[in-house]
Amino acid sequence: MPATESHRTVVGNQTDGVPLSTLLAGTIVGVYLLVIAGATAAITDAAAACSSWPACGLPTADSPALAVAWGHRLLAAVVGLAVLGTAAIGIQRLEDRRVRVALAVAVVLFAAQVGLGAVVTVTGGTGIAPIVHLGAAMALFTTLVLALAWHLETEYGDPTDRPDGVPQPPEVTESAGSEEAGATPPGGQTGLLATVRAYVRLTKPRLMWLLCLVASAGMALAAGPALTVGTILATLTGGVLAIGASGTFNHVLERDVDKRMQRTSDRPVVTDRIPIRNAVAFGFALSVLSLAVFATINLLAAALGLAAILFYSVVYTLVLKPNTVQNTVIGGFAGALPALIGWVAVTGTIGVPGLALAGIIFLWTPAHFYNLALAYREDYARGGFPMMPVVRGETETHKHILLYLGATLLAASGLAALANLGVLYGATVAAVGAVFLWAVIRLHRERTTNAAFRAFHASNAFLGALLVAVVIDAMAI
Ligand code: HEM
Ligand SMILES: CC(C)=CCC/C(C)=C/CC/C(C)=C/COP(=O)(O)OP(=O)(O)O
Repeated sequence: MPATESHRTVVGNQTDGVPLSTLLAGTIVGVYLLVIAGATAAITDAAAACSSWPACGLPTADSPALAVAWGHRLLAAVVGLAVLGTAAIGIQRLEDRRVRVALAVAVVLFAAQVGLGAVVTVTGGTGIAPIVHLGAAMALFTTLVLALAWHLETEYGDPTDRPDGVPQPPEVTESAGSEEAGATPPGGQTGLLATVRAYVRLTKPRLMWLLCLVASAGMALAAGPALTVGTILATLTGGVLAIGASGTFNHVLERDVDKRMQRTSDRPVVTDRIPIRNAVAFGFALSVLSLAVFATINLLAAALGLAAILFYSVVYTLVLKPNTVQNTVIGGFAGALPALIGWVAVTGTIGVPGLALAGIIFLWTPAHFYNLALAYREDYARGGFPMMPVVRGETETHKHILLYLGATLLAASGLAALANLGVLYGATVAAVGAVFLWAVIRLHRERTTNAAFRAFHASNAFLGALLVAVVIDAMAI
């Protein structure tokens, strides 16, 4: 099982019992809510409905835009106090210059936002002011996330944990010793059922629910309530077959390294439960079926399906994964393609909201996988893979997880504005984003395998909830 439980005894920078990282995290969530509220205000033309500053007419039942405008302003007042308070405490108590500068920049940005907000209001939400206002809000969010990342690094990081160089794969002698490795399959199963299970395992079924949700969100964004059951069924069937095909090729191409890693040493091709030739044939059969199903939708969907299979099987598995620490980041393109496939299945062309959804998946991927890479750090080192924690260490990986989470949240707020998504989407992303952020902060503090698994599950729950909210918001509201 997973890597050893590394745990350092650390004392966080306490502010009368509340660690500064907790204060910063709360402020970040507040600023994020403000970004989302700002995007909602822009969509609902709130500035036109409430065109005086700092107050305007009270909201009524027939003017939801006024309610949005008021909500945005009241939230801005509360969050402004939080930014000022956190910055004052941080600048006073912290020694890390990077964090102090970031907090000072945050205060300046917030002050600028008050003025920009006034300009947006009196110009009725027209011209360039709303774009600058939203951009500055995103800059404020980014500055605070950077402050948190640097603070956590200084407070809880281990400066000695910086392995150098890419691990050298050891000689392949024997399997890593999983109890399940060997000719006898798990639980001693034999016969048809065990063989069927082994083929199902080749298809990496555990990934499918989330990738299907990604494609569903792409379709829902494109079609709204007009989405048909036929398109959904064809797209998801083609998608499941494509994931199965690329998963199968991945098992075949990695059989030698899988043998060295404990987590993977009982895979069906490694244990000879499935002969390589059969696995290859299975992979090609799934590929052909998948492309045939995609082709019934449109040719661009089929081309993207082929690109996804080739990218995951060849580019990621053979080229990126064994050779570069950026394997996960660039590999994120494969996972992002189902978003585009969903969009293209409905429209036949590539469109901006589909690309924005793909961007969310791309940025989310490192925040998702680096947690597992931490939990299986020693296993990946045994396999000779230059995964982020193996090459750059635990502390650097923690920082990257937080920064990619911040970037994912920004992209998610961008999607709200681009695709006119509503309150359900915004509230969901803010709530599950806060849970994911909390799991990542606990990972920094606890530095244990359990904490890495917790953050991994939080990443999946975050994306799952975001995608369900996209589907409901786009189709039903
Ligand atoms: C470079 C990209 C990615 C890498 C390296 C990666 C890696 C992994 C690994 C190693 C596992 C464990 C698999 C297992 O034990 O069976 C996993 C699980 C999973 N991944 Fe990813 N992943 C990536 C992208 C994605 C994407 C794009 C999605 C979906 C949008 C996704 C969704 C999932 C899900 C749902 C699980 C299963 C979680 C569970 O079993 O609880 N992954 N991932
Ligand atoms: C439509 C289509 C084909 C989409 C493909 C997208 C896709 C499957 C993306 C996820 C990539 C992934 C799960 C990698 C798993 O890591 P790994 O292979 O490094 O994991 P391992 O260590 O378990 O082998």
